[in-house]
Amino acid sequence: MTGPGRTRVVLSLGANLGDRAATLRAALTELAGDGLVARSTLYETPPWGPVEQPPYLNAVAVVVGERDAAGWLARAHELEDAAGRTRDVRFGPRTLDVDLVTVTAADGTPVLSDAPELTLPHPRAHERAFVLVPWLSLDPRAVLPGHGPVADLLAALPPEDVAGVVGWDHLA
Ligand SMILES: Nc1ncnc2c1ncn2[C@@H]1O[C@H](COP(=O)(O)OP(=O)(O)OP(=O)(O)O)[C@@H](O)[C@H]1O
Ligand SMILES: Nc1nc2c(c(=O)[nH]1)N=C(CO)CN2
Repeated sequence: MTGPGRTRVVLSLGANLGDRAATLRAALTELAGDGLVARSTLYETPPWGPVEQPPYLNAVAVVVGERDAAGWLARAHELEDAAGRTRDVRFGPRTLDVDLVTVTAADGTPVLSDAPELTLPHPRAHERAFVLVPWLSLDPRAVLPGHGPVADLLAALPPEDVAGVVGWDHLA
């Protein structure tokens, strides 16, 4: 049997409970061991969605390694568990959220999935400034499969959504 080969995953990381920056930095340090090839700086972002909750810190990471999409999801859940994540309110506050934005197979094609346990590309990434701004910052030519260039997706979002995503590291 051959494995999946070297696949590439774009991860969105978010935290809005506890020491948000420490949690994100610990997760990014962990990902260095998985083949981290690029990461954004940290951004402070207003909470997206229906739940009233504190602001998030968000980041995007790109990792290349020998896992299939399910393997990357399992790794994301491990990182969430290590941060003491409990699973309760949908879209609600959390110590760490790690979402798979898109996975590229070893042959360069995007992995597509409609399964509820792993939908790829992530079904809400294209409308989330907290994903698109950090992603564009580390890859100006980034493309979200099925939706197009990240730069174009950002240009189509309400300007106030984009302006709400503020570089955070220099404030730390
Ligand atoms: N692309 C994906 N990345 C991460 N999880 C996914 C993805 N597609 C489906 N899921 C599933 O969604 C489940 C719920 O994830 P989670 O609790 O993080 O949702 P949420 O963060 O509230 O919403 P969102 O996914 O919109 O950020 C996960 O257990 C996972 O199986
Ligand atoms: N700004 C921001 N808002 C969110 C985030 C997130 O990571 N950043 N994650 C959520 C979980 O579903 C819900 N809302």
